[in-house]
Amino acid sequence: MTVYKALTIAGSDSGGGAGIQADLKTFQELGVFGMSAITAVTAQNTLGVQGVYPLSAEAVAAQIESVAADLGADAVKTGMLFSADIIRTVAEQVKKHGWERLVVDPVMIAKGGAPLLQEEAVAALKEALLPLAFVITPNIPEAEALTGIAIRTMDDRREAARLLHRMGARYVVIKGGHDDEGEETVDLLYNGSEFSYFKSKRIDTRHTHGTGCTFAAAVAAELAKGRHPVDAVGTAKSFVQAAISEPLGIGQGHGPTNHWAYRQYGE
Ligand SMILES: Nc1ncnc2c1ncn2[C@@H]1O[C@H](COP(=O)(O)OP(=O)(O)O)[C@@H](O)[C@H]1O
Ligand SMILES: Cc1ncc(COP(=O)(O)OP(=O)(O)O)c(N)n1
Repeated sequence: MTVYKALTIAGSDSGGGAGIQADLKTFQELGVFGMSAITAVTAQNTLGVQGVYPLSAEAVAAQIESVAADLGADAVKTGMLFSADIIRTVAEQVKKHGWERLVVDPVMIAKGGAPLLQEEAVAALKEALLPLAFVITPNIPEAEALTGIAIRTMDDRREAARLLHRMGARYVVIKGGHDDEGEETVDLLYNGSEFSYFKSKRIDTRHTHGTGCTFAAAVAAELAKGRHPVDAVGTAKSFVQAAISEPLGIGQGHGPTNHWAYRQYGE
C-alpha cells in the first residue's frame, strides 16, 4: 500500500475548527497521513481568538527537521506563520528538503479580526515564501494585502492573480468567500496563462470558521497523491462545500465546518 504524506506548518486552534486541527482532519478524510510543525499556539474558540503564543523559529525548524529526517512529505502546506523570523526559517527548510509541492495559505487575520501575522511579516512572506509556492490560496483581503490591488470586481481579481504569478507562485487561487455578491461563491485559479473558475452555491451561514485552512489542506492532500493542481482545487472546493453544507451546530459563535461531511454525504 502506498501511504501519501502531507506536512502542515501552521498554528494550533484550540477550538479545533481552523489551523493545524483543520488541516490534520482534512488530510485524514482525504486518505493522506498528516504530520505537523506548530508555529504558534492560539487560545481560540468559535467566539474569537483569546490569545496567541508563538513558538521560536528554532522550535519550528526542529519539528520540520524531525519530519524530514524520518518520514518525508509528498506535499507541504503552510498556514499561520506569525512572524518574519518563522517565515524565513520555513522558506529555508522548504528549500533544504527540496519540497516542490508547497501550498502557501497566506493567513493574516482570523474571521473575528484577530491578527495572525505580524504586519511587518508581510514583506517576508512576499520575498521568501511566495516564490517557493506551487499553489498559493489567498482570500480576497489577503490578495489585496500581497498585491496592493483593491479587489472589487473579477477583473481586479484576475489582475491580482497575474501579479501573484509574476511574484513567483506557480498556481494562484484567489478564493471568493469574501465576495458576497450573487448566489454563488467563485474561486479563481490562474496557471500563468489561463483562468479557471470553481463555483458552488453560496450557503447562507455564519458557521464558516476554518474554511480557508480546510480548503488549502484539501489542495495539499490531493497534491500529495500526485494529482494535478487543477483537479486538487476542484476536490478542495467540493470538500469545503460539503463541510459548510452540513454544519455541526457547536459553539456559540462562528462554528466550525464539518470535516467528515464529504466522506459521509459526498459533494
Ligand atoms: N458561504 C459560503 N458558501 C459556500 N462556500 C463558501 C462560503 N464561504 C466561503 N466559501 C468557500 O470556502 C473557501 C474559503 O473561502 P474564503 O472565505 O474566501 O477564505 P478564508 O476562509 O481564508 O477567508 C472557498 O472555497 C470559498 O469558495
Ligand atoms: C491557528 C489558526 N490558523 C488559521 C486561522 C484562520 O483560518 P481560516 O480558515 O482563514 O478561518 P477563519 O479564522 O477566517 O474562520 C485561524 N483562525 N487560526
